[in-house]
Amino acid sequence: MSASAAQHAPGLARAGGIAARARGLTKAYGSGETAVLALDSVDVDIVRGRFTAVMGPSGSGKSTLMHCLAGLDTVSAGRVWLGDTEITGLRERELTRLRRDRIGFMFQSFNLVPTLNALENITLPMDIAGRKPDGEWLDQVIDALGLRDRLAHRPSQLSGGQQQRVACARALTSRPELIFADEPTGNLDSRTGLEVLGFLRQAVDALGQTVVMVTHDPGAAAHSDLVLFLADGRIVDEMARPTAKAVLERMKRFDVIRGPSGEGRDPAAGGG
Ligand SMILES: Nc1ncnc2c1ncn2[C@@H]1O[C@H](COP(=O)(O)OP(=O)(O)OP(=O)(O)O)[C@@H](O)[C@H]1O
Repeated sequence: MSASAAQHAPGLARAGGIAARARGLTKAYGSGETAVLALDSVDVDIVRGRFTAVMGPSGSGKSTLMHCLAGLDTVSAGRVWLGDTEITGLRERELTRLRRDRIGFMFQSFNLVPTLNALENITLPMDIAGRKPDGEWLDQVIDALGLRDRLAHRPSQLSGGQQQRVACARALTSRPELIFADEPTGNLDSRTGLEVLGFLRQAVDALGQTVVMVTHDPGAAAHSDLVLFLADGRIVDEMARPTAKAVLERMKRFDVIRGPSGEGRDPAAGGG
């Protein structure tokens, strides 16, 4: 049975405080002998107004978990809720609307439209939805992200960090219930990455947003409130108030388990 963030931290899982929830979430790719169990009966509660990081070795199921929680991918078994809405079983059209109206996305590759300027990119999801952004909020987001003097620029006229800030603003503009960020700093130098992490942190602390971020970087995870560790499609551990050092130490234990011999021997562990 997989570990559950809710079980580990029952105090966090108070009614109304959960932005997304999964129970028995299982995802298999392929079938027969070539089948891959990307997620193996995962139970997880994503607490509202918190910054949650998802870490784990390559192939442990981080992106799959994010995609299933965000309704970007179907599940093989189990149930997923966004707030009180069960998304497993929704039709594609309903899912599309739910993603558009209630979820914000940030990707490693920014995913900006090259022919639109920064402001047009920021408001695009709401334009598509036929909704008008709250002007005051939009101003607040633009200023918080330092994009005021870049609004008329196209993505090609912006640095990588500025592009990711535009993607961050785009994710924030509709005040989504949940922002999913998949390696948002993966394409940025460390200083710019730090800046983007600071903005995500600020979105949670000052603006009350809920953020789930997949990352390989212990330094990035250290900006979160809670790190969930995945291994082989299961949540195997979690860490509240993480530091980069503690996360790195925890990640090293995966390397030991997955060492070349695959026997899980840790020379530093003595008899333990
Ligand atoms: N479309 C797919 N078809 C087949 N197998 C897939 C597919 N997507 C993911 N997988 C497999 O599912 C497992 C989990 O993949 P996932 O991308 O979720 O891992 P990850 O932890 O995000 O990895 P990484 O850190 O390398 O991005 C892996 O074994 C992967 O090969």
